[in-house]
Amino acid sequence: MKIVADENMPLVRELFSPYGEVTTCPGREIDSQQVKDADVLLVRSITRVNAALLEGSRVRFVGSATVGVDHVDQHYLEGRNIAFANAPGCNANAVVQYVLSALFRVRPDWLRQTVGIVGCGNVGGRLYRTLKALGVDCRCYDPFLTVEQIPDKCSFEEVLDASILCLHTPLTSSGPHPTYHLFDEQVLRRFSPGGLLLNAGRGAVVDNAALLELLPEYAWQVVLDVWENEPTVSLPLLQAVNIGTPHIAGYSWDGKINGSRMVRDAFCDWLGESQPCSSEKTEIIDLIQMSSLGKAVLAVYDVAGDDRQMRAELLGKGESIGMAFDQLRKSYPQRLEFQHYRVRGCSDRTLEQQLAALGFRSG
Ligand SMILES: NC(=O)c1ccc[n+]([C@@H]2O[C@H](COP(=O)([O-])OP(=O)(O)OC[C@H]3O[C@@H](n4cnc5c(N)ncnc54)[C@H](O)[C@@H]3O)[C@@H](O)[C@H]2O)c1
Ligand SMILES: O=C(O)[C@H](O)[C@H](O)COP(=O)(O)O
Repeated sequence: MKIVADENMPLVRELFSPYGEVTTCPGREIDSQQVKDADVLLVRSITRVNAALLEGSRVRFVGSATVGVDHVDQHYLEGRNIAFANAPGCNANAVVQYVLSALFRVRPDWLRQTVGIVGCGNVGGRLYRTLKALGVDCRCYDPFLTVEQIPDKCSFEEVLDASILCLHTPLTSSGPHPTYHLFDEQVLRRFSPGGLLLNAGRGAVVDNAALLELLPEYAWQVVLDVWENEPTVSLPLLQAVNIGTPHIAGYSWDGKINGSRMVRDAFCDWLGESQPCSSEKTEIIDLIQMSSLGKAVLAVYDVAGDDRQMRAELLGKGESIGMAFDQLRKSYPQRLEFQHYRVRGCSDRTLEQQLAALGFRSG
């Protein structure tokens, strides 16, 4: 069996070589020539999977080690009887931890403010439950969920009243509630001046040109992990935001590995074989002298480092912005999630409980 895979899918050789011959290449270079005699195609979000790529190939299974599926024409795959699997929820912890780091970095007193969450699935729902455990006032907009699923469900108008807005929707352009430019000029104008807007869903959920134009007037704080027209992001917008990162919110090591494993497991199901179990030991790192929640979060993951690196690599790059953006993602360092950290010697009971709510170990 011939398996063609994006080289940025960690452990792909280890996980898939028991089933066939694995060839890897950069995701943006996967073309119809490379896949024409492949049986299996494994991608991440930067490879467009559609008729142009697959027509005439013998591909029977497509796996995407991602949550988002806006790069995949699932309708085409169904029509050609090509099996498809993605990795729902694989990186939800990573994105929640990114959001916490960004909030502590940009607005240290955020725990006392109202956080609006738009899109309450794996990421938004986990963020909601984490914030509730910390006692934060939340309101949630997700037209596809019930109040039983999300007790703080509210209308779109109400979510726009929050002082902090976190966007975690997929990118959709059809259906009853499409998200493409959901935050267009009119909607952005309804968001409180001075509010904090964070987008870690998909870039085009926010009209980036309108955001850039309105920013001086509304003095929002802005955190963007995702951008319109990635990898060619707007440099004026990067300069205007408080935190800008190259679509790495979900790039914890755990999140990326989960993505690869979930696709391997779905592939085994499709083959009718049992899923191999993994017996990996969790690496534990000790943290000491953590006097506050913000200190512990930023000690483990400080989003400001990713922001600095993005500015250093992209600003002044001219035509090679896209290459620099892709390179930052490709060479992203290993980032371990909070569950790998044990906080020692914490004498404050409330802080200890809050740390536990975020997934830190105690001991
Ligand atoms: N920045 C990153 O690294 C990163 C990582 C993971 C996911 N993502 C993106 O974030 C999105 C959400 O991830 P997830 O794991 O929570 O996905 P999910 O499918 O579990 O949840 C998405 C939620 O959005 C809701 N939704 C859909 N349309 C909506 C609308 N118009 N308004 C409000 N809510 C709406 C859905 O009902 C669902 O509950 C993904 O689709 C992906 O595009 C980005
Ligand atoms: O959809 C997802 O899972 C995330 O956006 C993910 O982090 C995308 O990463 P990529 O596939 O672009 O490497």
